[in-house]
Amino acid sequence: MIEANRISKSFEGKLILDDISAKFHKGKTNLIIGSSGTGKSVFLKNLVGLVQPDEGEVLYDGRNFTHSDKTTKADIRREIGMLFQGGALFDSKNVEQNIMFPLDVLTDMPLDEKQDRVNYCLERVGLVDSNKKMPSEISGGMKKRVGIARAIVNNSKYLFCDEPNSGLDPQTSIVIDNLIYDITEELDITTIVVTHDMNSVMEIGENIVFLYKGKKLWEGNNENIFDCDCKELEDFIFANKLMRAVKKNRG
Ligand SMILES: Nc1ncnc2c1ncn2[C@@H]1O[C@H](COP(=O)(O)OP(=O)(O)OP(=O)(O)O)[C@@H](O)[C@H]1O
Repeated sequence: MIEANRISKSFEGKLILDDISAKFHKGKTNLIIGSSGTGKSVFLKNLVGLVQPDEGEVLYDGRNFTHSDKTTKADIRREIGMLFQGGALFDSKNVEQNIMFPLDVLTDMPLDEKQDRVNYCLERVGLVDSNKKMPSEISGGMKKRVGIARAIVNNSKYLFCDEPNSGLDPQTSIVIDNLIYDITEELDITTIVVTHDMNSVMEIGENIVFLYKGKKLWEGNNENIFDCDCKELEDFIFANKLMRAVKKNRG
């Protein structure tokens, strides 16, 4: 489990995160949702230590990440896998080299073991026999799969996904969402997904934290979100015509 306790962060005197506490559960796909510019990415960066909070702390399975020594921080960092928005693959490396990269820099695993691990991950994300392909030769959905494989290759306990559906068509988005969901359950890891995609919310929102202008206004799941009793969240949910039609049908 990852716990954020009373996180606040300002940039240039402007309060971006205002006293946010939240729990993200093991074996679950936890979502951080909200409109553009509301602080989702800054919150994610605070969780993974790319940004230091002004106040508050982040705990990884009870270990204080924010106020720990270098060794503990490095230990926790090794357990974190990240799927970046654009995939962030190295263009000059092939699929296999991209996935192996964390093992090259974080472990002293022998090559044959690394190879086995890469092949296992490739199989898990449905990309068998794509080892030698270059990023320029694969589709956007495949790039996300490679990104997921790279994020889990080092036996990560924590998986962070920043807008995993950006640039994907709705059908591929659902496939990627479900892949993240299945891997989370199967590997029993703590996954946090930042998104403003309502399809993802409905598809994989087991635990949802809603941010609005730097504050946490609601938390729940995809079953009780329609009964949220939060005006700002309702405006977010029903921003598009399709969701308004769903609301109408529900009476
Ligand atoms: N390093 C920084 N320095 C100054 N301001 C920043 C910095 N990083 C983010 N901000 C500001 O913090 C606010 C929240 O940004 P953030 O990227 O977290 O929003 P978001 O909810 O992730 O939006 P989106 O969905 O568009 O990615 C914005 O006003 C942004 O300009």
